[in-house]
Amino acid sequence: MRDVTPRGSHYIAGAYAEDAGGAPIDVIYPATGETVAQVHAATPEIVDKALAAADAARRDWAAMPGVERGRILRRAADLLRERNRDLSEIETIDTGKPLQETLVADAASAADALEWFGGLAATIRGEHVQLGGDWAYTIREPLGVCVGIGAWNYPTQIAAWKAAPALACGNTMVFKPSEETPLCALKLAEILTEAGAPPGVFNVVQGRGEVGASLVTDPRVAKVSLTGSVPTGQKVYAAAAEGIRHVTMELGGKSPMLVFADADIEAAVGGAILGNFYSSGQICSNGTRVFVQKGIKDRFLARLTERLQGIVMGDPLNEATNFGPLVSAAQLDKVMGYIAQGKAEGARLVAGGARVNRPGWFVEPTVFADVTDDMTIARDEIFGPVAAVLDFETEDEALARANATPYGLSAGVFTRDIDRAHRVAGGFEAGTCWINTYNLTPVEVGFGGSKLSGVGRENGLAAIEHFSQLKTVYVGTGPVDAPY
Ligand SMILES: NC(=O)c1ccc[n+]([C@@H]2O[C@H](COP(=O)([O-])OP(=O)(O)OC[C@H]3O[C@@H](n4cnc5c(N)ncnc54)[C@H](O)[C@@H]3O)[C@@H](O)[C@H]2O)c1
Repeated sequence: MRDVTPRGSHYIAGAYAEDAGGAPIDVIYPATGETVAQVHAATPEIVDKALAAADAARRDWAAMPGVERGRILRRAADLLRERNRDLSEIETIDTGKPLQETLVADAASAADALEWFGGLAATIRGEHVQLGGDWAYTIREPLGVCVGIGAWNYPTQIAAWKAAPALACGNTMVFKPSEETPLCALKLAEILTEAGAPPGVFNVVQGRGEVGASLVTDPRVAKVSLTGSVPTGQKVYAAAAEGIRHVTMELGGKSPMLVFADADIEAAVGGAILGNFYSSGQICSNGTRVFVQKGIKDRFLARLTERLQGIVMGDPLNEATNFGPLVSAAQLDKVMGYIAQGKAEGARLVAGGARVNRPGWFVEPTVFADVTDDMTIARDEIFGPVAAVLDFETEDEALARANATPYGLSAGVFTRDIDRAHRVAGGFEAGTCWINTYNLTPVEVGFGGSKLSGVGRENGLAAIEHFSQLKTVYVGTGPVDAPY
């Protein structure tokens, strides 16, 4: 395997940085369990240097015309595309996701974000409001130093989905990747420097939760954008509240997918595959509660299990592989625990259900049928390749049950009835909904959750609002009419 050891654990002020005093973090290739590199967690000195660099850079970066900031971001997008294969291989080694996926979904998605927000940077503006003879105008200003904290499932994409709108608005950023996947954000930082981003505009520090926590409460920080689980989100949101910091919370989910009897079954099965087994099920928006209307259940299950035969499990670096391992031994144990619980609580196993007998953290794509709403596998986010298929009879019943969850990240509906499609989408309590497709998240439209799944939005014009604030300037033109 190629050497993926980075030139330093951290990236600060336009260069790699190291402090060997930080706790070691092994980078493990999930397909074999072997350690392929090591980085060090940031010490308090490293955290301070990164925040100081971001703080020192923020005024000049904010003062740079949007068109120039945008040009740098678009240049970074081009570099990401030019180096897609190299970056995809690193992403595969970091996460275990098949190269077949990373070649199209990671650096490519990051490039889309940098290109789109780069194009938008010159258009960020306020408004003029005439008030009789007086007037007011508004200025959309950056927030300052933003902290990004990432999960391990899409390390390049998560870093770029935060950096692109943040930098387009004139903020600077300190990003902490997940301790499971430290490599990819460093490459993004390198590329931003090469594209012309001044030192300190985008910095990366490594570490576990405590490093993240120390960033969130630093007085220099104006905003925190986290992608992670609900329990972590609750802690980070509470810690950010102390300083009234802005937040974006991209958290977990247990999203429903409703398949009506009039649906195109082939499309619905495709949606269920994308929404349960792509990235071995490690996707926040997955539709892991698949509600199938009475009458088509057997056909649906038969076709789903048949199409799962098309899975090619193997070395993720082999482009023929389309199903990889879970990210870590801990995630494997968690997923196997849920599979055992599904069996114990009486769900009917119709596919998979076992750890694969090979090195690394592979779990078979697993489908449970006859799942009921109260079962643990229908309530908890599993974050692995486990689909729970539930039966339903009527639209009202399905919608009520789909919404009966504290989460609200995503939802999908498959039907050929156009009225029902929009009625159901309107009734979903979720931030992102799909009609007759699943898990598509283009940069042009906002993405994020409601209820426990989060606040704020990434992507789309919405992200600009979450990385900027409005200043209102009132201009008086007449005498000042005071009462005394
Ligand atoms: N909504 C989305 O866009 C989205 C996308 C991907 C993943 N996720 C969610 O992420 C979760 C899986 O990722 P994970 O296991 O890495 O999540 P996690 O919550 O364990 O960790 C997320 C990040 O937070 C950091 N962290 C942990 N404790 C912290 C603290 N007290 N203060 C600051 N930072 C802290 C971690 O080091 C890591 O970088 C799932 O729940 C998944 O649904 C959500």
